[in-house]
Amino acid sequence: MKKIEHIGIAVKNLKESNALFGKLFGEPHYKVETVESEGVNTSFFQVGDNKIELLEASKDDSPIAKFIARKGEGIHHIAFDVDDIEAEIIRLKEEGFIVLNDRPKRGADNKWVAFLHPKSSNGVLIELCQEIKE
Ligand SMILES: C[C@@H](C(=O)O)C(=O)SCCNC(=O)CCNC(=O)[C@H](O)C(C)(C)COP(=O)(O)OP(=O)(O)OC[C@H]1O[C@@H](n2cnc3c(N)ncnc32)[C@H](O)[C@@H]1OP(=O)(O)O
Ligand SMILES: [Co+2]
Repeated sequence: MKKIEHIGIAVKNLKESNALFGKLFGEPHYKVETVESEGVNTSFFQVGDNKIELLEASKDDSPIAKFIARKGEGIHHIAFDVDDIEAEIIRLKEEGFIVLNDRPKRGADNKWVAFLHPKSSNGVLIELCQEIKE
């Protein structure tokens, strides 16, 4: 794994949180993107070398709606940049991690993504990201 690609934060209201985090970072979000397959509306902030993703549920059975109902708003996942997501999925499965999607799926901000179940990584939801090159 190369570096943290982004940290995902679950929020109830994207518009309000965009304003709040814009004040925090002193710079507004650079994009908003809906990923319907994941049931999320997202926004992204660039903070120096780092990226923060805010996530709002776009439908009732969204993972974000479930998470907020259980735990409230807060850090939802940590995403890591990888060069070869398919090889990483195989490697991590061999290491005993529970990979939630065997085949990479399309995420936000031009990435292939895959998730590891938090119960196999000490309660932390891990996302793998590889840039889509077309
Ligand atoms: C678009 C994008 C991008 O960056 O490109 C994104 O990030 S999309 C981000 C949104 N998409 C995703 O998160 C996709 C991957 N996530 C999922 O498939 C799901 O959310 C699961 C992680 C499998 C959890 O689903 P669900 O809550 O239905 O499962 P479950 O009822 O079996 O819950 C199992 C346990 O996991 C815990 N749990 C759930 N979500 C968690 C999270 N984010 N971090 C830590 N723990 C979490 C629950 O509290 C529960 O703990 P206890 O058993 O101890 O009570
Ligand atoms: Co993410």
